[in-house]
Amino acid sequence: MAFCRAKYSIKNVLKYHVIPSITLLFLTISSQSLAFAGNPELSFRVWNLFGNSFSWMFVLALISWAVLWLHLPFKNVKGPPSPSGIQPMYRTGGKVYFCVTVSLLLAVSAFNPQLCVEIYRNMSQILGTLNIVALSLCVYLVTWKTGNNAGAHKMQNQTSIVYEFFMGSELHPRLLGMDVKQLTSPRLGNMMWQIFNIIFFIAGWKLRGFDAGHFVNVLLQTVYIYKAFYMENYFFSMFEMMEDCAGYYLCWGSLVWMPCFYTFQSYFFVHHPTDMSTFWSTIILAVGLLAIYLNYCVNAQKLQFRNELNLNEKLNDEMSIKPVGIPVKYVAPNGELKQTHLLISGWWGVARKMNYTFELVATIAWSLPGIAYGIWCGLYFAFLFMLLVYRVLYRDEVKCKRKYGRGWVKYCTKVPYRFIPYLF
Ligand SMILES: NC(=O)C1=CN([C@@H]2O[C@H](COP(=O)(O)OP(=O)(O)OC[C@H]3O[C@@H](n4cnc5c(N)ncnc54)[C@H](OP(=O)(O)O)[C@@H]3O)[C@@H](O)[C@H]2O)C=CC1
Ligand SMILES: CC(C)CCC[C@@H](C)[C@H]1CC[C@H]2C3=CC=C4C[C@@H](O)CC[C@]4(C)[C@H]3CC[C@]12C
Repeated sequence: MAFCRAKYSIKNVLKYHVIPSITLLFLTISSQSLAFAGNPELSFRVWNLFGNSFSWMFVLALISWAVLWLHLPFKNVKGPPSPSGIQPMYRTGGKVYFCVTVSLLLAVSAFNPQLCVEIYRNMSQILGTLNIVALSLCVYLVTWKTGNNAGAHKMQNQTSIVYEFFMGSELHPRLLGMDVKQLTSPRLGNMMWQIFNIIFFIAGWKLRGFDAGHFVNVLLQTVYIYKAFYMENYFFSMFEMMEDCAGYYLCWGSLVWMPCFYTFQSYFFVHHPTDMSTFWSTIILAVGLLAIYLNYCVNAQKLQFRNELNLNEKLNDEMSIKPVGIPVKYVAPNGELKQTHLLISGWWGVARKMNYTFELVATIAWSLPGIAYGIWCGLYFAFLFMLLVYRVLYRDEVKCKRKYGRGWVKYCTKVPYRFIPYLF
């Protein structure tokens, strides 16, 4: 009786039943609505939800291409151990995959730009197809556990099937020899973000002529996405890869939300030209490139710092390289008490999340060409802002406090601000 009361307390019912169900419905419906919001020439047809032969061929070709690249003989690397101690295997080669795919797309579009227009006009059906593929994958993951997770972390609170569907039930499921999270997120999600942006730009050019504002919007995102492929190893150490299970949030998010929401501005500009002058486009381009570069520098500083620490550990010589960080202790997944450092120099001494600050500035830069159309092109910034603030307050800081304890508190007193010194 007491167990039942705890299980069905208001908080649990909200957390495990109501919120995931509403979010699921809201996001899935929004993903379709965005296609109509961006292109007023489209009209809603129920059968679009099931796709058409064009959309199925296109989506299956994209998936097969990504699968092929995860089977080419690139090096396998072990990801960092997640809190449960598992070290998943990932396939490298992201940089080459990005360059070959983008070059191929540009070559095909140069010969047949009409193809981009066709893809643009079939976006509603393509999203219908992606929704079916993504939802089927999530059903598969929640019902037929892949079982390749010996000892892996499983959902602790299996209180609701909706919650498990939403958050996933296995940490590192594998399918046809691939890590499901690597396939769906960096390989398909990031790549669709990139190629849809280019496709919409070419479609806009073909239909309405060259648009400098649209060009800058796509160019900045291309540089940003390339950076993500260039720093592939960084991705393996992120929350999503280390701590989140493969479910609707991550897999549907990458397979549907990224191609429809992350690309929305480029999609929107096909029908809503920016009319931005070359002068302003150049200024925005310069600011955006600087912000992306600085975001890269912040991430690279941490990566280099951690590499130096690892090297020191391997050489067993504390004095070989002197990192400017404060020492902190934590318990490794195998129970061993370890020591590491938290960086307090460079950007990491200015504020704790300068990488997020520059990411947001870059986002503002590539959204600016759409400013004349009101809120539409600001949606991505608003979403990212909420995602990053939530991430810092409720995920990253909670994780770091749990992991480093008093060491983390000491670090926070030395570097008290998160995004902007003296402000937040
Ligand atoms: N476009 C998008 O949708 C999104 C993009 N991003 C981008 O992805 C990139 C990675 O983001 P994310 O992984 O969230 O965050 P970070 O790269 O900031 O990584 C956070 C982790 O770094 C470690 N850390 C924190 N402070 C220090 C320090 N002072 N010295 C050394 N290590 C430290 C901690 O992990 P530990 O100590 O355990 O290693 C912490 O959990 C960013 O550039 C971000 O802007 C992020 C989210 C969404
Ligand atoms: C269901 C949705 C409302 C939520 C979407 C969930 C995920 C698709 C996204 C959550 C975090 C996102 C990312 C984090 C960090 C990244 C590094 C950056 O360099 C490239 C983008 C990304 C991989 C980004 C991709 C989407 C998420 C995984």
